[in-house]
Amino acid sequence: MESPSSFLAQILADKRREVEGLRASAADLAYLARKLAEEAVSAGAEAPEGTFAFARALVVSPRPVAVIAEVKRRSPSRGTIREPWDVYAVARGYAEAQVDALSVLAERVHFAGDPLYVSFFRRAVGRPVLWKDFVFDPVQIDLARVHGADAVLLIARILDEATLAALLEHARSLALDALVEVHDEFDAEKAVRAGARLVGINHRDLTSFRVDLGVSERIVPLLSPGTIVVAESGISRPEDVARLARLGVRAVLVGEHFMRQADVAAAVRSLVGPIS
Ligand SMILES: O=P(O)(O)OC[C@@H](O)[C@@H](O)c1c[nH]c2ccccc12
Repeated sequence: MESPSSFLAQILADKRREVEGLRASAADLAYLARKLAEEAVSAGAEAPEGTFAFARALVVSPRPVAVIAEVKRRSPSRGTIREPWDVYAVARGYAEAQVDALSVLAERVHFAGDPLYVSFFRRAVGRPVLWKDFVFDPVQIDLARVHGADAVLLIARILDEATLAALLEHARSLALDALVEVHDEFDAEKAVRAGARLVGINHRDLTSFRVDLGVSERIVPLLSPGTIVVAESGISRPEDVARLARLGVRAVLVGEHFMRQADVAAAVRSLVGPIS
């Protein structure tokens, strides 16, 4: 296992190399992403509030708290999470449980994710998909769009405010939602100032790996009214979901708890209930 403090730096160093490798395709990616966005917009993709399909799925969910089910094979903090890697069965289970949306790891080296899983899960489950990666360059958002993602994750901790605002605008211009991930007061302030509509509160500290659901209690009151709030990481009990619901959280994002169970559909239903 990698040491927690170096893991973020290592991931970012690897990502920077990967992004350099994308430069050769950058013109094609930008062109295709723009064309796909034009198609989406003429099909009525944008809601009056300036959000798109991913955010809307959370808002209109018939569940008291919507569920974003994650596809994550391994992680730096937990090692291998699901073995055997029955990716088709996972898709069938999430479809059967009618999850509201998906979060799919696109990061290959540290999470054993793959951009291919994004397009596969989009089709197989038929729900909006969040592109889970470490994004700091617009070309990565173009790539997410071309792979069929509905939303991208933007981690406040690794972005300065101007970059965060520019990436938010780039996502919006491609008819994609952006989930801005925050972990502390500084991140929350950055997200608010950049005008984030959709904010994910990560209970896990990305440098120490410590998980604390109390982070949501501290951060929710700092967000602008009308923010769609997602609680992320370390959620495994119906009591956790009830506690987060009382704070006004609109959705929970759950990875490991679902990924560790053979029957992911049953795992979803016992955490957040069936759709009635
Ligand atoms: O597996 P968990 O504890 O339910 O957590 C899911 C999700 O929040 C976590 O995978 C995550 C949150 N932010 C991230 C950023 C990158 C990679 C992964 C993540």
